[in-house]
Amino acid sequence: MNVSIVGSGYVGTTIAACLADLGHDVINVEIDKEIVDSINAGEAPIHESGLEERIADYAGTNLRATTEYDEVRDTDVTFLCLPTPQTDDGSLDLAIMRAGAESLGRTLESKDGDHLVVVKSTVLPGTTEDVVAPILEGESGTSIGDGIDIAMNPEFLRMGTAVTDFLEPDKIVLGTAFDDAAATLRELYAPILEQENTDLVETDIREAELIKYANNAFLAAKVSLVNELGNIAAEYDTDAYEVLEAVGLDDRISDRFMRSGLGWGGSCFPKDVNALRAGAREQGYDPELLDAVVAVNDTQPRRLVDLLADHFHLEGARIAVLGLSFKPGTDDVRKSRALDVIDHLGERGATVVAYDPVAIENVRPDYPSVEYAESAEEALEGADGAVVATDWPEFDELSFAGMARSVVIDGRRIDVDESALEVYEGLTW
Ligand SMILES: NC(=O)C1=CN([C@@H]2O[C@H](COP(=O)(O)OP(=O)(O)OC[C@H]3O[C@@H](n4cnc5c(N)ncnc54)[C@H](O)[C@@H]3O)[C@@H](O)[C@H]2O)C=CC1
Ligand SMILES: O=C(O)[C@H]1O[C@H](OP(=O)(O)OP(=O)(O)OC[C@H]2O[C@@H](n3ccc(=O)[nH]c3=O)[C@H](O)[C@@H]2O)[C@H](O)[C@@H](O)[C@@H]1O
Repeated sequence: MNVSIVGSGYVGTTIAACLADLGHDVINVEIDKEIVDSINAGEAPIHESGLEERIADYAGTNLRATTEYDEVRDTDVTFLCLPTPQTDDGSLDLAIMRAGAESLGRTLESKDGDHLVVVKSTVLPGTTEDVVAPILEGESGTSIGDGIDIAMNPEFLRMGTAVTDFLEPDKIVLGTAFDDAAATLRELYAPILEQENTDLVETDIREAELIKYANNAFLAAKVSLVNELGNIAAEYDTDAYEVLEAVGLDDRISDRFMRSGLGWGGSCFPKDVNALRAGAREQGYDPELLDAVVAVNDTQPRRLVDLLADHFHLEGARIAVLGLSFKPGTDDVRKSRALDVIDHLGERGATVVAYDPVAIENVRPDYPSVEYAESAEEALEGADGAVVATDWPEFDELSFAGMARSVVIDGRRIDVDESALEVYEGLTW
């Protein structure tokens, strides 16, 4: 199938490379020329396991990128993978979606034959039919259902494991209004749907939109609950990890997303929970539980810095921050809890020396006063204290040698030999 993908960020690039891997002819339409050049040169514009080799394999054959929307006309299906950020008040900001839909609609005005537009971005119920569809109709002069069809297909991949999550998902959700669109998408995803562990959910567009928010709200709430239980466990001087491991044996609860600590960050949970809260309020519902989910998450970085401050004055202290990305396996630092930790340390007058295996360059421009080290060992050298902010596997078994005082506060439960340390404390255990 000929597929175009508008927006080539974390999702758009990943699904383009994966759809090429499934044998489709794929073109990425992206306004950032550097990303376009990178894909066409066979190089991944982001750090994501399994992406580099796929882009290298398919670039120039069945995977291409362009800044020109015109090339969409040569395809049958377009996925909109544009950002859906939050506004200052936390609500869903659709400005980029609107602009993308306008450009796409104008392009489709001169297309011969039918075209399917699939909203992949995370959007609140009603957005696809009440915002995107009218723009497409207005700009193209073509009616939905009569030349242009529309569908909503939310994405559940995680960063760091994006390629395998996309190729081996638990479920594929197809929100459609017309049978043809569902059939086209079933055909597109056929090799994935044939897998035993992938369920197909076919539903209406509004339900598909809400499934995505409900999924993320559930997971964020689970981690916040786990963090609240972890905070309580620490007060009782008990180990939350032992407690929650036992709780997770109940298969109604499951052992996944049970890691307590610094809390959830990233480009999606924070903005999606906020958009759902704002959307609910707009609908006249007060989402008290979701408010609490965010409040618990917001307290964890400060609690971690408080633990450090129990051992010495932070004013003038040299603190190593290990890990900057919002989770291991990615260079994405959007809403990373590590940045909140750095902010709290800075407010209390500490000098921060940070290390991350891949994310430093994404932090440096916004944090010029932080010192950056080329290894964890270099960051720890001469430090008065250390904070583990991201659970990169390379931090396991770290010796923490060379510190002025080996005071280590762990926000992520890495594997540490505590016996060699002056102080080792976990945030929630
Ligand atoms: N990052 C993730 O792990 C996941 C993200 N999502 C959702 O997918 C959507 C996209 O997210 P990301 O890929 O993370 O965003 P991103 O910010 O990484 O990438 C978006 C890309 O769109 C490009 N762009 C902006 N305006 C454009 C336009 N008018 N025409 C063409 N390209 C344009 C940007 O230059 C950027 O490269 C969001 O709604 C997000 O919530 C859903 C599941 C997972
Ligand atoms: O909508 C999205 O963009 C994506 O959001 C999350 O994926 P992602 O943000 O990439 O990463 P997660 O693995 O979910 O981690 C999110 C945050 O929760 C934290 N977390 C996760 C699990 C856990 O047990 N404990 C915990 O603190 C992580 O450290 C990280 O900061 C969802 O897991 C994906 O299904 C979804 O597609």
